[in-house]
Amino acid sequence: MASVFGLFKRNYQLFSPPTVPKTDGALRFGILGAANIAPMALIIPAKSHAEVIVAAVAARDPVKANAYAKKHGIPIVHKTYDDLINDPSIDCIYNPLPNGLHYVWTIKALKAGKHVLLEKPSVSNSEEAQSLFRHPLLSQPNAPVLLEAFHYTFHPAWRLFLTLFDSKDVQHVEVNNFLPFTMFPLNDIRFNYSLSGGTLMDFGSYAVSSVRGIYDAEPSVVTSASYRAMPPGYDTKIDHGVKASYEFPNGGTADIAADHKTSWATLRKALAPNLLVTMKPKETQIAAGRKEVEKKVIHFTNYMGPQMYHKILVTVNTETLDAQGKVVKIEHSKKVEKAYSWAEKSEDMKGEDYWATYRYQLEAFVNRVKGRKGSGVWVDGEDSIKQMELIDRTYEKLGLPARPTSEVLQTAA
Ligand SMILES: NC(=O)C1=CN([C@@H]2O[C@H](COP(=O)(O)OP(=O)(O)OC[C@H]3O[C@@H](n4cnc5c(N)ncnc54)[C@H](OP(=O)(O)O)[C@@H]3O)[C@@H](O)[C@H]2O)C=CC1
Ligand SMILES: O=C1OC[C@@H](O)[C@H](O)[C@H]1O
Repeated sequence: MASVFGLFKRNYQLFSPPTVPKTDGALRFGILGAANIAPMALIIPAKSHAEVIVAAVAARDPVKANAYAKKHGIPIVHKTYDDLINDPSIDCIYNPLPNGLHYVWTIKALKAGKHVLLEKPSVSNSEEAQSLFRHPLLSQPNAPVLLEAFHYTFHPAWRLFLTLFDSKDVQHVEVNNFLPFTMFPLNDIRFNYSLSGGTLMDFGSYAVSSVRGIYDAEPSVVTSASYRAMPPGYDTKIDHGVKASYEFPNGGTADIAADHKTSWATLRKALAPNLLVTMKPKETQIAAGRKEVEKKVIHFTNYMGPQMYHKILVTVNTETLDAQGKVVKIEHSKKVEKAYSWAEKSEDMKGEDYWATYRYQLEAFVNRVKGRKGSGVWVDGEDSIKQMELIDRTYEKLGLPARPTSEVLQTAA
């Protein structure tokens, strides 16, 4: 009963968190575009953060910009993205533009001296990623902070999950990121090649990021990849559904799948993006030539949105074999792990059960800007480059072109 109450309370507070007064020196954020994701990823999380003020928004259509600002209580509306970026009262830019516009507007914001919280996937391809994350602006003294917003990785549930196994002993990973219904129309930015769309760039980017995180390594081989194209008449360079398999340097493998059009047959899987980690069998010699073989499997339900609900199920089967290799005993154990906030809270490790992945991410971003240690969780620029390199390699295996490089970078080259 208590856990049902906790579920409702947490999910209510996720969307209506307690609002706190802002401190002197709070960071003033500006949003590029009246984006659908911004309320979830920034505007709501900012309500419970004393050091974040959502101060401005810019949208291409002033009517839309004003309506958005009014709805979300944003005091300043700029006519253009450039005006927002050059507003001296703004400290940080949140960039939730379509993927294909991430590079150009992030570079502009960094040049204007703003810190940037950049939606995932960071940019269109590895060429842009190298140019952005290795930009000289980022290695200067007092360089602005730049973060690719892989929000799930900041949540305590993901950090707990990573402590449950040793990366080098992982044998196989399976990640399924499905949507139960066709939520996005076929003309959505997600399915537009010139805006660097594609399911691998969308849901698939979480799958790619999570397997890289689990192995703490880059795949040696993209073993196979396949995709379901868009219906006739739509962009032929877009993967509406995608599957890929990888092999990692420790010999382990991974299968990822992401789809924007899920059939009823996969609805059960679709209800919560699922992740399964199988560990290599672990042999331990015990007395009189006998040995124990431990087989461990970890199943993480809803790793992308753990704030709503999640379950990390650790199953261990231990077989005892005699000297002839005959199984003489089998033991099973099951343990469910969950973490909505840090096990031990402190000044550095702040969090509440209702904090979303985005709220933990915002905490880390502000800590970084303020030069504080915080939880230590971060997505490093080199990591973001490797992420885009693997996305490019996967598109190559799919027989599709990498997402297009911005003209501004092509011209500079
Ligand atoms: N972290 C997360 O959980 C999620 C992240 N995302 C990421 O956020 C980004 C935006 O996604 P989402 O909010 O769903 O997108 P939207 O469809 O809401 O588009 C975002 C904004 O892009 C602007 N835009 C600029 N140029 C164009 C153009 N040529 N065509 C269409 N829109 C344009 C629009 O701004 P204007 O208002 O000025 O017209 C729009 O408000 C993507 O990178 C996506 O991957 C998306 C969903 C979830
Ligand atoms: O980042 C994302 O997460 C949620 C999905 O609905 C969305 O397509 C994707 O961009």
